[in-house]
Parts: sequence; structure tokens; C-alpha cells
Amino acid sequence: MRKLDAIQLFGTQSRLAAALGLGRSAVSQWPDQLPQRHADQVLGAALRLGLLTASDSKGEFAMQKVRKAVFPVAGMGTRFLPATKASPKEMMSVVDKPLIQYAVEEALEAGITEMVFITGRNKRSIEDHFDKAYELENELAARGKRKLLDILQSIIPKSVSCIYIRQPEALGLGHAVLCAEPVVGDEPFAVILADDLIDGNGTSEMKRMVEVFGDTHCSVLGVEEVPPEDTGSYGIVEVQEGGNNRLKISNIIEKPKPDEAPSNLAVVGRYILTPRVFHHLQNVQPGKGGEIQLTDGIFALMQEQHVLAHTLKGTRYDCGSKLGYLKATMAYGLKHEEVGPEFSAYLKEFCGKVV
Ligand SMILES: O=c1ccn([C@@H]2O[C@H](COP(=O)(O)OP(=O)(O)OP(=O)(O)O)[C@@H](O)[C@H]2O)c(=O)[nH]1
Ligand SMILES: O=P(O)(O)O[C@H]1O[C@H](CO)[C@@H](O)[C@H](O)[C@H]1O
Repeated sequence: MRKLDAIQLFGTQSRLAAALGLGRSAVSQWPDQLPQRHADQVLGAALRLGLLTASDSKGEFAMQKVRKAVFPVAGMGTRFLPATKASPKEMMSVVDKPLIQYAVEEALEAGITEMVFITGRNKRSIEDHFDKAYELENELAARGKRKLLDILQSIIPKSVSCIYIRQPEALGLGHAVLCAEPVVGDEPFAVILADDLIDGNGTSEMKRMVEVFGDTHCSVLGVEEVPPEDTGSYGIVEVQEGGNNRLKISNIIEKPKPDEAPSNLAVVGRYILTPRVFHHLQNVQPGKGGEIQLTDGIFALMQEQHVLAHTLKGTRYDCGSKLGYLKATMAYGLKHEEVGPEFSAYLKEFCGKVV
């Protein structure tokens, strides 16, 4: 997008600057051909103010699509030791699929075609899971196990690319996301934390968030209410009415104590972020727990751009905790087409004995 077109859209340079919450001088220093992050800001403001609609934001005003998802999987999973001593938490299986596969399926359903995994030590099994398993496939084919072969071959469509980046040290979630910058570049992108397993009840939660992004061109965070005593486990946001039934985030704090929390609205592991966040993550200092926090990068981003909250429609299971993982296993077990009915009967009998 050219700067001239952006100014024309808003009428004057001053109006454009005001809509973006910037000084006039900041806009006058922009180059004639806007880099994508400025174009994104302009489009976001134009959509919010109704100067453009999602359907006419094409051609000169083309908006970028969310094509890439980042999966930070380099954490140490200490809450699940010893299970996570030698194998990653994200490979723990809920019934018959590892957590990371559920996360990738949610991204695929949202139209995302590039999966970027931020890995660390002991994470080779994640690469292997999304790679072709020649010997196993040959063996299954030789034994005529067509159904199992189909399951293996449909883990990820051939047209989707998987990219692995090593986070040399687990310096925090914000640092893990920053490691994706060379691959994500100047595009909006999703972040999915696989240990927050979300049953979208028929629709991928990330798909819903991509739709919000398409309508607003703003960063979007998945949020849900948590018990007030649990605020210390989450990024907590304060929101205000953002127009068009949207919630605009006005503050975000990483893991505040209940008496310091601005609300009990917690960020869950689903984000769509504009690439400008990388600039802020580069400057973020270690925060809560001595880690480079994504929350702190988002706080800085919010000072420049609108960031919206999307209230989850699906059900979230915190599979990074033992209890959450057990709950997920039960819910997915009951719904499973092969074992669901029998499992349900067993549970009824079991509960009868316990109660
Ligand atoms: O430096 C980091 C930190 C965290 N992460 C990733 O961010 C996500 C959220 O981080 P968590 O804090 O839930 O994961 P963890 O592995 O550190 O688990 P515990 O010790 O608390 O049990 C997880 O998916 C983790 O892999 C990184 O990739 N790098
Ligand atoms: O799980 P962690 O790394 O403790 O915390 C991370 O994921 C949470 C969601 O699961 C967010 O609310 C936190 O803001 C984020 O730092």
C-alpha cells in the first residue's frame, strides 16, 4: 500500500495519525511505499472505523491472511515429570492422538498451511510424528491394514509444510515465539499452545479467531473466565467495549496474584498476532519467573495497535496439569467413535461403585 492511498482513505494525514494513535510526525516519516506492518495498522484502523469493509479490502487494500502457525514446544514440562523426562509433553496422547496433533488439526481447519514448531532438546519425536514413516507404512501395506495406513497418511496433508526451529535455551514463551521471526517474517501469524487442548464443539477455535482477524485485522487473544483464585497461573486481561461487539484489551498482566489481578479473564493458549510483536519481543526484559514473557511483548504491542479478546466458544482442557489431562482423556474417551459407548458404560458402573 502507498502512503498516499492510506492518507486518502482517511482524508488527511492528521486524521490518519489520530486513528492510529500516532503523532503526525511519525506518519510523515513513513516511506512512500508502506511496509506491511504499517499497511496492517492502516487497514485495521480503516476496518474499525468503517472506512472499509472486510469484503472491499482487496487489491490496493489487500489484507494478509493468517497462513502460519507457531507451536512453541521447547518447554521442559516439569509439571508432568517423570512422564516428560525423555519425551515431550506435547506428545502425550489423549486417547489415541498426541496433543500436538490436535493442535495442528485445529490450525489446518483454520486454513493455516505452514506449521512452525519451536523445538528444544528431547523433541525429535515431534518431527518424527509429522514425517513419513516408510518402514511402518510398508509393513502395514504388506499386512493389508488399509485403515491404519490411511490414519498414518492423513496426519498431515502433503501440501502443508512443517518447519522446525531450535530454541537453544528455554528462556520463556516470548523468546520461543521470537525464534519464529525468520520464518514468519512480515505476516500475521497464529500461536497455539498444544497443552491447552480446545474442543471447539464442531468448529476449530482458531478458525473462529481467524474470522475475527479477517474482520478487524487486529491481533486477537483467546480468553476465558477462570476462578479468581487461579489468576496467578495465567496472563490476565482487562477489556473494554471495542465496538461491533468486540472486546478491546486495555491491559494485560502475566500471572498476577488474585488481589492484583484486573479481572479473572485469562488468556488461553491461542493467539493471532501482527508481526510488529517481534519488534517488541526483541526489547522485552525477563519478566515473571525470570522468563521472556509473550504477555510483556503483547503489552508493548497494545500501546501501538488494538489487540482484541475473543471469548472461547469451545471447552478448554489444561493438559499441562495432571487433573486437566485426566479430564480431557475422559471427555475425548466418551466421544471416541470406537471406544466411547463401552467407556461410557464402564464409567457408569465405576461411578456406581465409587458413590
Ligand atoms: O522457553 C520456553 C517456554 C515455554 N515454551 C512452550 O510454551 C508453552 C507454555 O509453557 P508451559 O509453562 O506450559 O510449559 P513448560 O513446558 O514450561 O511446562 P511446566 O514446566 O510449567 O510444566 C509450552 O508449549 C512450552 O513447550 C517454549 O517453547 N519455550
Ligand atoms: O502455561 P504458561 O507458560 O505458564 O503460561 C502461558 O500460557 C498461558 C495459557 O495456557 C497464558 O495465560 C500465559 O499468559 C502464558 O505465559
